[in-house]
Amino acid sequence: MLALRSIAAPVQRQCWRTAPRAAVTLSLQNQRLYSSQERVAKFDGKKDAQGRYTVSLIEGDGIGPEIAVAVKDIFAAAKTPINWEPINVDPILKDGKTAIPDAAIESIRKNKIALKGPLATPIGKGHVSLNLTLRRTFNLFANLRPCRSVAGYKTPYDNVDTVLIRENTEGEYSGIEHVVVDGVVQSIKLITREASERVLRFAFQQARAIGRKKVRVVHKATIMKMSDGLFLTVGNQVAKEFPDIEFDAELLDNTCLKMTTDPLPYNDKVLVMPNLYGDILSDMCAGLIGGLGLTPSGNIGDECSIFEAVHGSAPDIAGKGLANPTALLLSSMMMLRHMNLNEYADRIEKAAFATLAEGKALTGDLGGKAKTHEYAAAIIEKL
Ligand SMILES: NC(=O)C1=CN([C@@H]2O[C@H](COP(=O)(O)OP(=O)(O)OC[C@H]3O[C@@H](n4cnc5c(N)ncnc54)[C@H](O)[C@@H]3O)[C@@H](O)[C@H]2O)C=CC1
Ligand SMILES: O=C(O)CCC(=O)C(=O)O
Ligand SMILES: [Mg+2]
Repeated sequence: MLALRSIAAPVQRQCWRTAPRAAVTLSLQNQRLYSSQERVAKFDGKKDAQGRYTVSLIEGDGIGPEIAVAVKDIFAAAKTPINWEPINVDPILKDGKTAIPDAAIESIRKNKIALKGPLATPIGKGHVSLNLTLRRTFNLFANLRPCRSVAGYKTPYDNVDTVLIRENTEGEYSGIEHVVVDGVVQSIKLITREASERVLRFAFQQARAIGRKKVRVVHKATIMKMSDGLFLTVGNQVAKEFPDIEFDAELLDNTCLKMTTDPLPYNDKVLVMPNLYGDILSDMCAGLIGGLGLTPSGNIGDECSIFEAVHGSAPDIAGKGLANPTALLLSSMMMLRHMNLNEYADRIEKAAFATLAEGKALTGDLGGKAKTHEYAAAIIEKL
């Protein structure tokens, strides 16, 4: 099975990765990035007799183990009350379909929370994405992907602060594909009222929780009149439950143009969209602030949640100690706040942002020379 875990071709890195450092543009208060107010779904995991929680840990492929070590070292140094339970998600076949091993499912069901490194998906043939399988297995219906500028790291855009929510269980990623006749294939984009309603309601709740006054659906209902049309219609209906929040909609291509021209008008909004659009736009947002090494995410469900970086397994830099662990670290901050362990998240986050702002121990993607473990050590020193 492992042989199926082949990897994608490397992707060009951001062209301004060696951009000169600039004065800190954001206040420290703004740097308290992923606030506890973003905790909309409830976590009801149980502490042990020592007051510690157990978190299922999927280290993942490629750079996964390197960035996971950095996070574990930082958590240990901050005396975070977490026991890690490593789990193996190498795919198995159940009734002819890709599935997660039972032991891994039991671990996440029991702990109700997991931190996950990137999992590689073979291109074309091979097993179904394990990332998507995990999201579907646990009904993690909303993928919350915030993206904020990092103080001291200069990009063409200052003070970016976007919040993107992606429908996480269906849409273009439903995985329903078949050959009609030789040379003709069909891929079905499945949109249901039920899944649309729950992610749209989550978007409005999230907007309220973080004090944003606007929810915007990003869509292509001009072309996909029925599928995106349903998503948009449900958005209009759910909006009526939230009279304090403004609701509008924007075509995806226009959103891409406007965000890359000037992202600041998006700072007062929560964007919500079908699966594929959220996947693409979240990488694009990462590009606005310094790349995939910096952007976290949470896959949120009613029963459990899995936190992971936006990025993938980065095969081009894997095993070389070059990976930036910030994205996974910030995902673990979202996780701690989801668990109401805010004081640990605040402390670690403060140390991480101070290290980034100081700029002495940056990884290569941010124009520095530090290895993954050297950057982690610099954060630990600041704890
Ligand atoms: N949620 C997940 O587990 C995801 C998994 N993947 C999988 O990852 C594999 C590789 O996909 P790619 O398209 O290459 O995307 P990728 O996100 O792995 O890499 C894209 C580019 O960003 C750089 N990069 C990514 N994370 C970085 C980090 N932490 N520090 C420094 N640089 C970083 C990489 O070196 C590469 O140049 C594929 O098999 C894909 O299916 C892709 C995206 C998300
Ligand atoms: O599952 C995969 O291979 C990619 C998933 C992805 O790109 C994402 O979740 O952002
Ligand atoms: Mg992606």
